Amino acid sequence: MQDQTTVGTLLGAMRANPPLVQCITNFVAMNIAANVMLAAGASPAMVHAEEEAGEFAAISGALTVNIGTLSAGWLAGMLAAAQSATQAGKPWVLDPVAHYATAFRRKAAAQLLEQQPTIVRGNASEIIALAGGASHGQGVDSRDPVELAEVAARQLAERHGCVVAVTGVTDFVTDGPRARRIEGGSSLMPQVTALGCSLTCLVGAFAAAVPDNPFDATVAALAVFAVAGEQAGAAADGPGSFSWRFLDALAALDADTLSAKARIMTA
Ligand SMILES: Nc1ncnc2c1ncn2[C@@H]1O[C@H](COP(=O)(O)OP(=O)(O)OP(=O)(O)O)[C@@H](O)[C@H]1O
Ligand SMILES: Cc1ncsc1CCO
Ligand SMILES: [Mg+2]
Repeated sequence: MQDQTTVGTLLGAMRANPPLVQCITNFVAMNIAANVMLAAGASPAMVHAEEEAGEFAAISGALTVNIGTLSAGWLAGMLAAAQSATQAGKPWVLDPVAHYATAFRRKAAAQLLEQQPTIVRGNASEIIALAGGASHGQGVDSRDPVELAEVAARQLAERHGCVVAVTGVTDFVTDGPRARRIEGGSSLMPQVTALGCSLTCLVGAFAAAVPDNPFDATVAALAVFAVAGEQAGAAADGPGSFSWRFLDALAALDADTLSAKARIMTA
């Protein structure tokens, strides 16, 4: 019950003082991620250029970095922003999209991990591969169950001193010693592109609200998606109506409903 109460409290705290979050995300995700952030009550800014990304990270409450549509210039911006966030003591979140797919992405993910992310959020295939295991991911899509990524997630968290979130049917969050499972969401969520990328941005918003508690921040962001996703999924006819219903559900979700409906288990 402690976790249930906490997620509602954190949603209220995040909305009471909407955090500026610098989201370096991919071309596919930019619009939906910004709308998800606004619906949930955060203040997103999609700022990625090498010339300004580091400077912007220093004035943001948190940074999120997603390598979904990577190029050399973007990577330079990501590294500058990550370095700046770490130096300024701001939390930052890494989303290693399809990092196993090419040598360019593998190297980029390794360089970004060296910059000490506060939180890593990925699907099961991404987390398994990031810990050095054999994943079955296909491009940006996971082909592994979350349960198979739980050991990898704990290893990554211990190795890099960060929180790791694995998403899928039932989400898993760990900082090494502690872990939680979060149930909910909808089978329509993987049929709408970039919802994972949008979730990474929302994790950044909660981390900005409670920078000294990235574990609870991550659980709260995932619980928001789980409850809003379940509500939208119950009424949707397919991926199209799920998309707008999900934004409406995020905006309508209040702290008490989140606390009442979140299903969080100690793992
Ligand atoms: N089958 C499912 N049932 C319920 N919820 C799901 C399911 N699959 C994914 N989700 C939810 O969808 C959200 C995005 O997670 P997902 O693992 O699909 O991210 P992702 O693969 O990184 O997505 P993308 O790369 O398209 O942004 C999370 O809130 C997760 O809990
Ligand atoms: C479809 C797609 N391609 C690169 S990033 C992205 C969004 C989901 O990760
Ligand atoms: Mg993804």
